[in-house]
Amino acid sequence: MKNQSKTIRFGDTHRHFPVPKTFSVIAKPIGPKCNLNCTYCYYLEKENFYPDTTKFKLRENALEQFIKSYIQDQEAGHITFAWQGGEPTMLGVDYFKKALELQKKYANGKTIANAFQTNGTYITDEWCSFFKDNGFLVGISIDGPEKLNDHYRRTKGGEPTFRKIMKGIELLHKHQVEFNTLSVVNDLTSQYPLEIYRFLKSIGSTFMQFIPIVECSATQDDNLKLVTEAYEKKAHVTEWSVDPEKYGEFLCAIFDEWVRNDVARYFVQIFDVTLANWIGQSPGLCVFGDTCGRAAAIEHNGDVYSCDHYVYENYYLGNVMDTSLGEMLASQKQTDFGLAKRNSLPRYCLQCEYHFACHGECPKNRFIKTPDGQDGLNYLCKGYKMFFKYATPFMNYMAKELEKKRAPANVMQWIKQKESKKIAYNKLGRNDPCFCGSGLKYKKCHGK
Ligand SMILES: C[S@@+](CC[C@H](N)C(=O)[O-])C[C@H]1O[C@@H](n2cnc3c(N)ncnc32)[C@H](O)[C@@H]1O
Ligand code: SF4
Ligand code: SF4
Ligand code: SF4
Repeated sequence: MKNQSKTIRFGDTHRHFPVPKTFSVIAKPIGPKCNLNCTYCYYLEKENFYPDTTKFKLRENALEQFIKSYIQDQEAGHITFAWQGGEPTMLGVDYFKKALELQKKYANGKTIANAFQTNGTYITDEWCSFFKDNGFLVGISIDGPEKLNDHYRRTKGGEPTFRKIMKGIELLHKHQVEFNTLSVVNDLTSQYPLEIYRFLKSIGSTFMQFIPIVECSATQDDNLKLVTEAYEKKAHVTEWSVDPEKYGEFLCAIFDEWVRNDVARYFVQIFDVTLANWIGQSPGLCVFGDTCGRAAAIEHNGDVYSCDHYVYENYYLGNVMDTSLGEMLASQKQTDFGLAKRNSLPRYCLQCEYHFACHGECPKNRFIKTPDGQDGLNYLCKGYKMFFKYATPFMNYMAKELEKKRAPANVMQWIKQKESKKIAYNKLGRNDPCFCGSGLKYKKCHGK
């Protein structure tokens, strides 16, 4: 596909929006089907969209069309497939062997990688050999130690899942399969940041993603319980969603431990992404980017939607059997969806000192009012402000190190030096400026 450019109309301004050279489409070849019933899951109820479907599976001809279009429509020489669900292991290994054959058939000199997101409960030796042989990067969902994980992550029959997941992780280790972890931050887990962080390190996760749970539930009977902001007036935030300030405290606590001890040894996605924004690079994560629209989702029947979190009628882009992915991703509808992230920001965000790092986060979470009464502020705003403020001196330092082509991990040594000065301050009882460089007196800042 050529790097075309279209003039599009958005409000009363004309903008050039290039047809994306690269994009991602999360593949849900089993749709919302899953062996678990995690209380907070936003995907399970999508089954209600397909009342007549008994078998959820992207058929071979649609799978082939998806793979072909996904490879051919992108200019990039390296293509990553992201398999998700529902629970993709329920399709069996042979399904993914077929997918690999099709990837080879259409690769045409491009390199192909595969990421596979699973709840980990169905992992077997056979799966591990398959992952290892084909270089899959496996993402395991686990919310923390047993009690914290099992609170919401349960089977359809209400059984706990922790032990099954840990068996899966043991097998991954046995076969030396690379894996990362995805842990949600909800009303319960938000209270235990360090227990969770240390636990994840202990099970061998070197790359961690923490995803805040923010879901609204309709207050009246509806086909769907979880709703977008379009229904917000009828909806309330679910009890399992994370409190914004608790989310901020959660991030600060883990950041504090990480920045002192673990930089470059453990990767925490939100810290990496924040640093990228701090040095003006693309964050590589949509929620902290300027616009959306580069990450669509394909369902088990070939239907494509604007985003994994917007699988609603209004965000339907087409079916892969009729329209190419490139066309759908470059469509006016998707372009408008992408730009709306930037164009719908309230003044409060545009004037915010952390706008460059936050960009108002995900539009699905923008359903509260700003202090001056404007709609569209992100529900998590207070938490993000807390985190960005806390991280600022350390991000500034790491950004400077990068600018000088030195390792950001030097921040750990810098903190040690500052801390020893801090001890000296305490001993002398002096009212010095704070070691963190905030410009405040130590007693008013970190010395509180
Ligand atoms: C929908 S699941 C699908 C793949 C697989 N079944 C699994 O659990 O990893 C993908 C990820 O989304 C997370 N998730 C579920 N509900 C969520 C929600 N309401 N908000 C944010 N993430 C959520 C899950 O915990 C999981 O890590
Ligand atoms: S395992 Fe994944 S898809 Fe299944 S209910 Fe839990 S979060 Fe949802
Ligand atoms: S709506 Fe949210 S999840 Fe979807 S692309 Fe935009 S920022 Fe990402
Ligand atoms: S921190 Fe709050 S005000 Fe600032 S950009 Fe993010 S959501 Fe907007």
